[in-house]
Amino acid sequence: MADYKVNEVFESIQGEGAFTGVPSIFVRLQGCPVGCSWCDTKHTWTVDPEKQKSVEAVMAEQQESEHWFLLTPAQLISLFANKGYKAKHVILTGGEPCMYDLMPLTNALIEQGYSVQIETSGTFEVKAHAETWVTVSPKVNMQGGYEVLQQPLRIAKEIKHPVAMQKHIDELDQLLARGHHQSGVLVYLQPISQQKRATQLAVDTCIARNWRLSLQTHKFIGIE
Ligand SMILES: C[S@@+](CC[C@H](N)C(=O)[O-])C[C@H]1O[C@@H](n2cnc3c(N)ncnc32)[C@H](O)[C@@H]1O
Ligand SMILES: Nc1nc2[nH]cc(C(=O)O)c2c(=O)[nH]1
Ligand code: SF4
Ligand SMILES: [Mg+2]
Repeated sequence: MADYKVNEVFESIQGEGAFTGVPSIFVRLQGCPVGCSWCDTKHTWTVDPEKQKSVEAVMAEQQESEHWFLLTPAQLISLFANKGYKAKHVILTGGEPCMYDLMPLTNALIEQGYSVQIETSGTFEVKAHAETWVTVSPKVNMQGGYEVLQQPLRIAKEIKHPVAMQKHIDELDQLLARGHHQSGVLVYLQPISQQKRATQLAVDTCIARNWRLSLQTHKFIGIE
């Protein structure tokens, strides 16, 4: 049975993109090689064997850490029950969740009646149940040479582009010009780190292009 390296599991409200406001169970997987300088989850980048702990020990932690635990889909679903989670929407994020084969996990969750969303950079092939809502947050021209692949763009329901500068808009234009996305894909701009200038740029561009604005609303109200 497949198992997954999990950094944290928590219940909160989706703060970003098309599902903003939806009560959700977040499953944050450990590991990401992409290296965005402004990443808000750098503690998930490395998978250090010495940082493996028990599920109980990690779930008891109150702060972000590089600790992780191993779980199978069945164990994860029983963890949701043990925790008494009520949300029926599960968000697989990270780290980069698509470094993992998410087929067994998304199959198990959908079979249990959950809707499932993946937050991905688009730099790995997405292996997931066909009903999964895929949100691609493109990471263009990354230093390590990571590029957005055709396959994630082709199945994405939502493109949520982090922006701070005009060059980020230009990169999104180039990506959309490739035409690998679905015609009805929702396009969101998400200001990087709530910076004032980034937010103004995102607002102005959304109005000019008829794109949507995604604010990381959880950060404004201080929830996870
Ligand atoms: C932490 S990433 C994890 C999932 C995946 N690696 C990805 O990049 O989509 C989750 C979301 O947060 C966004 N994000 C990360 N750091 C951010 C920041 N400082 N400001 C705005 N958005 C950020 C990413 O672009 C992505 O949409
Ligand atoms: N509330 C809340 N919404 C989120 N949407 C995407 C998140 C992520 O880190 O992937 C995230 C997160 O960390 N918290
Ligand atoms: S791809 Fe996602 S998790 Fe990885 S560094 Fe970039 S924002 Fe962070
Ligand atoms: Mg986050």
